[in-house]
Amino acid sequence: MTSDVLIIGGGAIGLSLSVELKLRGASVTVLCRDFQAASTQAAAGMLAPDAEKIDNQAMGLLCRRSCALYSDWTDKLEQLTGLNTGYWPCGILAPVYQGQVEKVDALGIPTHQSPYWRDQAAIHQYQSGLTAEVVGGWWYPEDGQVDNRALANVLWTAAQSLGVQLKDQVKVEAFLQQQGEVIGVRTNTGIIRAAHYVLATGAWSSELLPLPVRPRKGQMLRVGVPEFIPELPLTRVLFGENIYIVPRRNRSIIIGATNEDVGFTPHNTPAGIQTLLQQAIRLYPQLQDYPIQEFWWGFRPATPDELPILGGSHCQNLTLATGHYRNGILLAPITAALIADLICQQKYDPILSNFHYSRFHRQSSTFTPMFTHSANFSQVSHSPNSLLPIEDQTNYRSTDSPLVIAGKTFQSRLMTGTGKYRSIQEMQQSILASGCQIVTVAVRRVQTQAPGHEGLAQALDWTKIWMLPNTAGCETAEEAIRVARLGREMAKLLGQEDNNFVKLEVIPDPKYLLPDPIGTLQAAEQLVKEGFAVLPYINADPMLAKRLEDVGCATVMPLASPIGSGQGLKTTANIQIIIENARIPVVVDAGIGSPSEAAQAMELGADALLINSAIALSQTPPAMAQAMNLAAVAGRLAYLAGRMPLKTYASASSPLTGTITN
Ligand SMILES: Cc1cc2nc3c(=O)[nH]c(=O)nc-3n(C[C@H](O)[C@H](O)[C@H](O)COP(=O)(O)OP(=O)(O)OC[C@H]3O[C@@H](n4cnc5c(N)ncnc54)[C@H](O)[C@@H]3O)c2cc1C
Ligand SMILES: CC(=O)[C@@H](O)[C@H](O)COP(=O)(O)O
Repeated sequence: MTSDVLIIGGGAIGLSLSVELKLRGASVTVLCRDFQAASTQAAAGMLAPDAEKIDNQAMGLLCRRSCALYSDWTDKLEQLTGLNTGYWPCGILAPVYQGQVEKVDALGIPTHQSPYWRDQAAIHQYQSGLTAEVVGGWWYPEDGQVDNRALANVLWTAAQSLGVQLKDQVKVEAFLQQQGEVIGVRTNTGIIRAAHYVLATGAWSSELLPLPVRPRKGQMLRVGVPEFIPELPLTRVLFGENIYIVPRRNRSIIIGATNEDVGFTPHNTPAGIQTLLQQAIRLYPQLQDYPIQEFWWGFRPATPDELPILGGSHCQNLTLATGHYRNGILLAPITAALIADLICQQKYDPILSNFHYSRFHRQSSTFTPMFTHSANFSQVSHSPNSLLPIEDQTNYRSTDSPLVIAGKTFQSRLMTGTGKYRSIQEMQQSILASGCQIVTVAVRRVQTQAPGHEGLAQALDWTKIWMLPNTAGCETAEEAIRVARLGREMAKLLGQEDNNFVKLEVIPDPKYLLPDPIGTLQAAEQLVKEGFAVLPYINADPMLAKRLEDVGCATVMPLASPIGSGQGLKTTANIQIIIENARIPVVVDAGIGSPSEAAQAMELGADALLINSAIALSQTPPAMAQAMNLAAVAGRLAYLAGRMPLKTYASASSPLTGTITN
C-alpha cells in the first residue's frame, strides 16, 4: 500500500507534520533512520521568540505565530494521547551583568523605557538566587518551554494512535527522480513510493539533496534539584549570554548549550562541559551543588542565513521542511500547519516565500533553483548563421517536451565535449554551432591543464552552457568518486553553484575504453548518496541500465560503439531495450561518426546524444557540429512523427482507386 504522503525524518518537524496531515485525512508514512538520534531529543525545549532576539522580520513573525499556537496545539496532543508534553508558559528571564546593558531593546526603544526591561531590584525579585553580578534584565512573559523529549513521545504516540505508519530504523538513501518528479525513495529496506514526499531530515538533509544545511553541534547537561529543597527553586527559564538554564517541573534542570561548527563530531568534551558549568554557576551559583544527571550532545540543522527551508522544491511532489537551526521545537506547530496547508490544499501562506530554498541561488542571476536551469537558451542554435529554426519546424518541435535531467530543463538534445580540437577557437565555434547546452569536461584534464584544456573557464560562456564534469581517466570507483567531487567544485568556480551533475566514467582498460560495470554501479550508488545527479557512461547493457536507474541515477549513457571509434551504432538492439524500459533519459554516448548515425539513434527514441570525436576530428568541425545538431533535431522529430511500417513488398505511392480506365 502506498501512502499519500511519505515523510522522511521523525524529529519534531516530521512527526508534527504527520499528525497534522493525518488529522486532515491523508494517509501518512514516516521513515526514520533513528527516532532517538535527532536534534529534537537533544534540545532544551525553549520557546523563545522574544529572548532569541531574532533579527529577521519574517522569522520573528513565524516564531511568534508558532509560539501562539503552542497552548492549543499541546492541549490537542495531550487529549489525543493522555500524555503530558511539559508545555509551560513560564516566561523567560534574560539577566545581564554590568557592562552588558544595551542602550536600546530589540525594537530600538531605550532600554529603561522598554516594557521588557527590569531593573536590578525587580530582576532579583522575579527570580531569587541570581548572582549579585546581575544588574538588570529582560523579562519575556510570552516565551516559555516544552519538555522536548516528552513532546517527541507525545507526537509519536499521537501519530501511532491516529494510524500514521511509523517506520523506525529505515534509512532513506536516495530520492528516485524522473522528469521533475520523485517516483520513490531507495531505503535500506527497498524502494518505497508515495504520491507526495517531505524532506524533514534535519541536520542530515544535505545527504539526500544538495541543500546548504549543516550540523551545528550543541553540548548539554542536566542536573537535578536536590531532595532537601522542597520547592522548585527556579520557575522561569534563565537566558544568559551563551548559556541557558531551563528548569523542568519534574525537578530536572537543563543547562545548555555550546554552539560548535565541528560537523558530526560526536561526544561531550571536557572543554564544552566546563564552559557550560562555569557560566551556569556564575549566573545561578547554587547549581554548583546540584547532582549531575546526564550529559549529551546534538546537531542543530543550520542554514547559512539561520532561517529554515520551507516549501516547494525542484520536484513538484517533494516538499522541504528542514533547517530549523535553534528553533525547531518552537517552530514545529507552525511548520506542520503551513506545510499541511500546502500539501493538502495547495494553500500558500505568503510568509513561506521568505523560507524557500531558492534564496540560496539568487546570487547567481543566470541559474534558478537547485536543479532548474533558467538560462534563456535560444531554441536551437547560438549561431547567427544558423540554418534553424524555420518557422514550420519550430511549430512541430514545440509540441515536443524539453529534455529534463534531474529536474533541469534543456532545449537541445545534443551534448558535446571539448577534447581533440585542433584549436581552442575551433572548439568555441563548434560548440556554438552545435547549439548544445551541455558540454562535458574532463575534470582531470582541466586539472592538469592538458592541451586544449587550458583557459577553458574563459573559453566558453558558462552562463549559457551547463557544465557536465566527467571522470575520464578514472580506473576505479574510488578514483571516480574523488574526481566527481572535484568536478562539483570546478562547476562552483565557474559560477554554477547548484551544478551537481557528473558524467561517471570508470574505465580500467585503455585499449577498448570499455567501462567497468561493477565499478560504475558502486561509484554511482555512492555519488547519488552524496547528492550528485549521476549520468553514468555504460556499455549498452539493459540490466545494468536498470540497476543504475534503481540506485537513483539521473540518466543512463549507453555507448553506440567504442569512444572515439566513429563506428556508429553497433549496439542498436540493446539500446532499444534500454530505451523501452528506462524511466530516466537515455543518452546515446560515444562512437557516433556521422549525422545519419546521430539521427538514427534519436529515431530509436534516445532522449539525447553525446558526440565529441565526430565533430572535433572532422575537416570542418563547426559545420559538422551544426550538422549533428540538425541530425539530432531531425531524428527526434522523426521519432515523434512515427516511422512508417516496414513492408516486404512495394506498395504504389499513388492510389489506384479513381484512375481512369478504358
Ligand atoms: C543542543 C540543542 C539545543 C536546542 N534547543 C532548542 C530550543 O531550546 N528550542 C528550540 O526550538 N529548538 C532547539 N534546538 C533546535 C531543535 O532541536 C531543532 O531545530 C529541531 O529538533 C529540528 O527538528 P527536525 O525534525 O527538523 O530534525 P531532527 O529532530 O534532527 O530529526 C531528523 C530525523 O531525521 C532522521 N533522518 C536523517 N536522515 C535520514 C535519512 N536519510 N533517512 C531517514 N531518516 C533520517 C534522523 O535520524 C532524525 O531522527 C536545539 C538543538 C540542539 C542541538
Ligand atoms: C567527451 C566524452 O565524454 C567522450 O568520452 C564521449 O564518450 C564521446 O565519445 P565520442 O568521442 O566517440 O563521440
